[in-house]
Amino acid sequence: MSPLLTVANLTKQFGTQPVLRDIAFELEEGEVLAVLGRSGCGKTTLLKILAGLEAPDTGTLALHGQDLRPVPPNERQMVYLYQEPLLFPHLTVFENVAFGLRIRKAARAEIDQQVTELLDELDLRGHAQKAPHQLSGGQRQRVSFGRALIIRPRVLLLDEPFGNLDAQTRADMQQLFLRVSRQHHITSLFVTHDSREALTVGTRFAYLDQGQLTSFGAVAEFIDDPRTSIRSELAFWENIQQNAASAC
Ligand SMILES: Nc1ncnc2c1ncn2[C@@H]1O[C@H](COP(=O)(O)OP(=O)(O)OP(=O)(O)O)[C@@H](O)[C@H]1O
Repeated sequence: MSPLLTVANLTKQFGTQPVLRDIAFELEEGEVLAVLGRSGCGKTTLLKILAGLEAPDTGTLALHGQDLRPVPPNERQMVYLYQEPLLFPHLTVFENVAFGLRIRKAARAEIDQQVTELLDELDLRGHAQKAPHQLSGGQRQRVSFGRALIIRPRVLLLDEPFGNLDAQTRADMQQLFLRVSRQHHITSLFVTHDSREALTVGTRFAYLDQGQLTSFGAVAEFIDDPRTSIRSELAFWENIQQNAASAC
């Protein structure tokens, strides 16, 4: 059977500026491809092309072998999540999560059951009747996850989803993402500039630099590649630890 998502020879240029150069990768069901990339590397453009919000200049993308290029964004079964959660301000948390089922005309009992279960999984049960403005940033991002997951997307596209959160909330959200991803067997492309986040959430790893994507066969290769700077970060922390120990 063909992989869930296949991307080949993808290029994109804005004016004379090449933004994506010959991107190719495959994603199997249940995998989380963590893509590490610095600001301006082309990550948002890549995710927008996958979501159908931008057209590539060349290349192919397929979901289980089906060409995605003619498929409009709302029929791609992919959900694009970014830093700022997009919620309906006038709807409660419950109704924000229920929205995708309501427009699909699901039965009321089914909506109640599925939304309640999902709110529990996302630790949002006590917030069901609140409006988005009554929530913290981390809680809003959890509601945003709920809105995405309720429609059982084939692929989640995550663009620095925890970038606006403080370090502790960010770490909590990474753990929640891991738990929910495994439970629902979610396939994701998770783009981040934070190598620790990439290592935490990824089952596979890639590096995007100036529009060129390098995929790694094993986590050790990702860590050892000088372009990811992970080894030098580790050395920095080891140094700090040694200095602290010798000062004692
Ligand atoms: N619609 C557009 N028109 C012209 N240039 C664009 C357009 N969208 C993006 N670019 C350019 O393409 C390059 C990559 O942009 P992109 O938004 O994909 O980067 P990014 O990796 O997501 O960066 P950041 O993390 O800062 O958001 C940038 O140099 C940007 O200026």
